[in-house]
Amino acid sequence: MSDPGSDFSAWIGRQDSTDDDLGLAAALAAAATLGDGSERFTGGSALPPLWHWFYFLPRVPQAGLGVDGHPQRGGFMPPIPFPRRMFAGARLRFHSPLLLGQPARRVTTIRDVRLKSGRTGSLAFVLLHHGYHQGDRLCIDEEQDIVYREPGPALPAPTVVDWPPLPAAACARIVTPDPRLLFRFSALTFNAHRIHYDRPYAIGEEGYPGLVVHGPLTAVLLLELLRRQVTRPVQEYSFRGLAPLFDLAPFRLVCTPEDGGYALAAQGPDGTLAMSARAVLAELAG
Ligand SMILES: C/C(=C\C(=O)SCCNC(=O)CCNC(=O)[C@H](O)C(C)(C)COP(=O)(O)OP(=O)(O)OC[C@H]1O[C@@H](n2cnc3c(N)ncnc32)[C@H](O)[C@@H]1OP(=O)(O)O)C(=O)O
Repeated sequence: MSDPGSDFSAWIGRQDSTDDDLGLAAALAAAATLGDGSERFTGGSALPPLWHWFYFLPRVPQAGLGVDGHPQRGGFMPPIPFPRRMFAGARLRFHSPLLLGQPARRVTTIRDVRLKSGRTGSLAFVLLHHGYHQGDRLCIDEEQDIVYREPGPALPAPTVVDWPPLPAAACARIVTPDPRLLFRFSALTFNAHRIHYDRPYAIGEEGYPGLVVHGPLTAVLLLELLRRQVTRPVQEYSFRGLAPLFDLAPFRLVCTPEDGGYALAAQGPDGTLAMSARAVLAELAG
């Protein structure tokens, strides 16, 4: 494994907090990006699961951005020297919905920094915990895996194949990840990571064959597919990004009921499993 040459233990336990008044504008913009925009929100509406990602945005000034467009490392995030950052996965528990138009706070803690050796090379994982609070309620517990990867060979563009037939009882959606969708998602999350909108950078500097689909976009589209079919609220959601998706060809989202929950998957145009996820719904009281 390449040695990133530093001990990052001093970063473990670091905390940061961000306040937000959960205004309506971001929810309406998200509804237009993720669906047909017909969903109505007013003050006091429950924020759909995962839509908290459109709030608590990073307020780093322009001068504080690194070359990749993320806040420079060595501030809150450890100064890991591997250049290629990816959102690798997350695990969430929804205790009670965040309500629009009411002040809320996100408290972020770095829980771990761990070096691993993967099939694609050396990986440095940062495990973040986010607690989302409104009044005296803990509304959402979330763990995120952020990975930093050493430089590596350029990835080829995927070869398009036919997807396998859907399992019985599954539902699916095909998504065309064009630059307009990626731009809107970057804007919703105030994420300046250049792999999502700057094609020469994504190809020339990070070795991808096209613009990279945000992991959180795939994760939220998967959960939207489920949310639009069920009435019970989502209680748990976890996902792992296994292979990147690009703006080069459509990908398929599949949602299949399974024991006690739902299995969700994003299948790349080449048939690879790009994201695997699982959701559990809350029991209704009474
Ligand atoms: C937003 C945002 C950025 C983005 O949205 S980037 C686009 C979304 N993310 C992706 O597309 C990631 C897709 N995944 C991959 O490319 C690969 O899975 C990854 C993360 C590069 C790892 O691949 P490897 O083949 O090198 O890894 P291995 O399968 O050999 O596993 C090695 C160890 O790492 C652990 N691990 C692997 N994947 C994950 C994961 N997704 N989450 C957590 N841990 C993972 C694996 O368990 C192995 O650990 P051991 O302890 O068993 O050694 C933004 O930047 O904000």
